Amino acid sequence: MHAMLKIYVGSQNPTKVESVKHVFPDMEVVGMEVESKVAAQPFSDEETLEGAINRARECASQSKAHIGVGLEGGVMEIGDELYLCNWGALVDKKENVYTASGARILLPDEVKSGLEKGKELGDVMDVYADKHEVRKNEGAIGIFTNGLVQREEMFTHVVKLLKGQWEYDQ
Ligand SMILES: O=P(O)(O)OP(=O)(O)OP(=O)(O)OC[C@H]1O[C@@H](n2cnc3c(O)ncnc32)[C@H](O)[C@@H]1O
Ligand SMILES: [Mg+2]
Repeated sequence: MHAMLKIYVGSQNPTKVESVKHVFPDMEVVGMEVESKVAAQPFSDEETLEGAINRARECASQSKAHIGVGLEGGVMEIGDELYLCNWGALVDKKENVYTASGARILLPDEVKSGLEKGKELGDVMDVYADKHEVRKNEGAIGIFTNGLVQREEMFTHVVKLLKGQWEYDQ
């Protein structure tokens, strides 16, 4: 039965699409560009979660989609420190919404001040690490964990949390 299910992922970022493929190996997984309807750089858990849910809802509303998954990266403040945060949402055909968050790590002051000037984390990371398209590869989390936890692996964990909660309800 699951083999017939199709999953739309609300992004073309390979770290997001591949993580969903990894967790749902028997399903057809399609990445599509959708609106997060939040800032390109979300600045709180609430805003990041909202972006993930908006992406998932838009995907689930596609006529042939059986499941929509939204994954959103952002930052959130604890005191005057800034943490990388990530949220995911899964919306099924019955419009049930499942949510889960990913690992958090502290971002250095240099990155924090770049974001406070209105830059996106992805762009700040490319300059900081002197690399191209960090956001589509190891991610900020990969850079700051010395490659031990990469962005796709982090999203894979989030998608497992989503899938498990959804399966529990079936
Ligand atoms: O195409 P989409 O799906 O939008 O993928 P994205 O890489 O822009 O990812 P998000 O919109 O979810 O992330 C919001 C911002 O935070 C950045 N970001 C989040 N997590 C990151 C990470 O681990 N490494 C690099 N950039 C990250 C990202 O580049 C954006 O500027
Ligand atoms: Mg984005």
